[in-house]
Amino acid sequence: MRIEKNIELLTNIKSAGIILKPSSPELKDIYLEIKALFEEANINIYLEDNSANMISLKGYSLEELCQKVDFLISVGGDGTLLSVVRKSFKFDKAVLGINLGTLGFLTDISMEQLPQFIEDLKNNIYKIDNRMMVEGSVNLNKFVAFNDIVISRKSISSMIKIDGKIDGKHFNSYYGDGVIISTPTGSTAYNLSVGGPIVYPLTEAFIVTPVAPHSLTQRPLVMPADFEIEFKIIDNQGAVVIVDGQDIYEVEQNQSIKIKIANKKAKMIHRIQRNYFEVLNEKLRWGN
Ligand SMILES: NC(=O)c1ccc[n+]([C@@H]2O[C@H](COP(=O)([O-])OP(=O)(O)OC[C@H]3O[C@@H](n4cnc5c(N)ncnc54)[C@H](O)[C@@H]3O)[C@@H](O)[C@H]2O)c1
Ligand SMILES: Nc1ncnc2c1ncn2[C@@H]1O[C@H](COP(=O)(O)OP(=O)(O)OP(=O)(O)O)[C@@H](O)[C@H]1O
Repeated sequence: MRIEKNIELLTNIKSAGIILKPSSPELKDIYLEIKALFEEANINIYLEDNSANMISLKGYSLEELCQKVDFLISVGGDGTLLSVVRKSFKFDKAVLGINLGTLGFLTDISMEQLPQFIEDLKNNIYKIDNRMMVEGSVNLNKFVAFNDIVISRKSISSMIKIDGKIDGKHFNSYYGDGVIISTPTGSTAYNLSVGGPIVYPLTEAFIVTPVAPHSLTQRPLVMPADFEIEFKIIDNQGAVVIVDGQDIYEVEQNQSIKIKIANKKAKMIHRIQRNYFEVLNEKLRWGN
């Protein structure tokens, strides 16, 4: 039998912090329902301040929330979860995703499953995955990504040229719309849409996938997570760097984006029954 690594669970859970999908004031009733369900199980719920403002309640900054609670709950879709994981990463909190989104590939629990999940949580019947994150830097900006870092052309009318180096040595030049550097978690996102491989999320590797390459020979690459990768923008129009589809940085000609594995993992709380291949089948029609 395969032994699951990364099975350290939370101890003595007393509280959780909730972050709601932005621009969704209609989530107030669902928030109150979630809060009541957790509080019936003696788990206090606190709300993050942007979410609280949205539904006219009192909240705490993400930093205060992370100091106060045992774990975080993202209520929304994959985008909300990506943002919660990225912004809370430095505080080392495990994150549970309650899915109110359209696809909800990363978010595990539905509202129907929540009462049973809370009972299981109280009885230590759940799991925590430790997922690889990547760390990047552009000029003086440093960032982390849970899904991917995309280096893209600025103008849709022209191609971009990007040179790639591993540990300082040139390994490839990309001509086309850009390149995606994905984590295994992100392998089922943009990477999948442009023909990259699906990589089991507990793997440690970078997936480097060209977007619309103007070449017959370009292929996605899977590389060891201890490599340091650098991408230099050769094009005189510069480029944009997009982190998890949400944060954008501009890069000029001859500037580089440096990427390496982050020095710790993101912790995702899941139902004990969660099976990656069942999620692939259910959400992305894997094997159908
Ligand atoms: N053409 C594309 O497929 C394309 C283009 C741009 C960005 N993206 C992806 O969107 C991600 C951001 O997601 P979002 O929800 O904030 O934006 P979004 O609302 O634009 O959604 C993109 C879609 O990808 C899904 N998704 C996100 N992460 C996933 C993952 N790890 N595995 C499977 N599906 C996933 C989302 O549920 C949604 O259906 C980026 O990290 C990037 O990978 C995809
Ligand atoms: N904190 C955030 N900062 C910036 N954008 C965000 C943030 N949270 C969510 N978004 C964006 O808001 C949009 C909708 O959010 P979300 O992805 O959670 O819901 P959805 O699209 O209904 O669900 P799914 O992604 O599962 O299909 C997404 O494009 C997401 O990237």
